[in-house]
Amino acid sequence: MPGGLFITLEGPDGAGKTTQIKYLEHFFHGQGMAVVCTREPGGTPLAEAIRRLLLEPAYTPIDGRAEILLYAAARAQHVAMRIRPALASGEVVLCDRFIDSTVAYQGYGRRLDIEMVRRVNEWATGGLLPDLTLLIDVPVEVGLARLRQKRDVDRLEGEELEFHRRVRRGYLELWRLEPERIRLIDGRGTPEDVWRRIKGVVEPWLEARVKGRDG
Ligand SMILES: Nc1ncnc2c1ncn2[C@@H]1O[C@H](COP(=O)(O)OP(=O)(O)OP(=O)(O)O)[C@@H](O)[C@H]1O
Ligand SMILES: Cc1cn([C@H]2C[C@H](O)[C@@H](COP(=O)(O)O)O2)c(=O)[nH]c1=O
Repeated sequence: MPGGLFITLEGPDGAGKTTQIKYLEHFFHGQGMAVVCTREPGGTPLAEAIRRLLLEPAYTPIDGRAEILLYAAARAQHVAMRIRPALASGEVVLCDRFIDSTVAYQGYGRRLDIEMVRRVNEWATGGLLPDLTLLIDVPVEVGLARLRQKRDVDRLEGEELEFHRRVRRGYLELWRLEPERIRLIDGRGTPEDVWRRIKGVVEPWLEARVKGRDG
């Protein structure tokens, strides 16, 4: 498929993005498509090193400007070295978090100026936008409880509940602003329930996309 497809997964911490990306990978393989699964912050050796700095609780507090620039640096490297080359080869890129995370967490969560956050994103990515974004929504208490059952929380997950609530409200606002690109998925229920909802969005979307390309 010329030009590839760029699909991102978004949502509050513990929404189930990493779980659902595996179902999506399997689905696209089943369609005979080459798939790259990646994540932000991360996806290249440098960006994974920045991820470790960002998520390490020992570095609390990090200044808001320093934080957004670290996310942006990781993203610039990831886009240039991994995402753009894969898309140019016609692959399907499935990315766990992307620009909407920065608007939700640094914009709404940290209350940085939203327009400035958008400009930083635009500069870091050279304007690359996802073709489709799946926003998996769960109440923040549900997501955080899922994570706390399994492991110690990282620096962002350890933020106060009100921070996570602002992030979730921010995501829902982004969905209202861009309902064509961003599709809202109810993340409650079993992983299989959530996958059925995602498949119900992705299958017709892919069909329309392929039809559009083939004329
Ligand atoms: N639908 C679900 N119901 C219950 N538990 C789930 C569900 N989906 C995922 N989980 C579990 O919740 C935890 C978090 O899931 P997962 O890592 O997929 O979420 P995430 O959105 O990627 O989290 P993070 O915000 O840390 O990236 C994992 O232990 C996972 O097994
Ligand atoms: C890309 C991006 C991420 N974050 C936050 C969101 C999460 O709390 C962590 C990433 O950890 P995960 O286990 O992969 O979800 O980082 C952010 O604040 N801003 C961003 O741009």
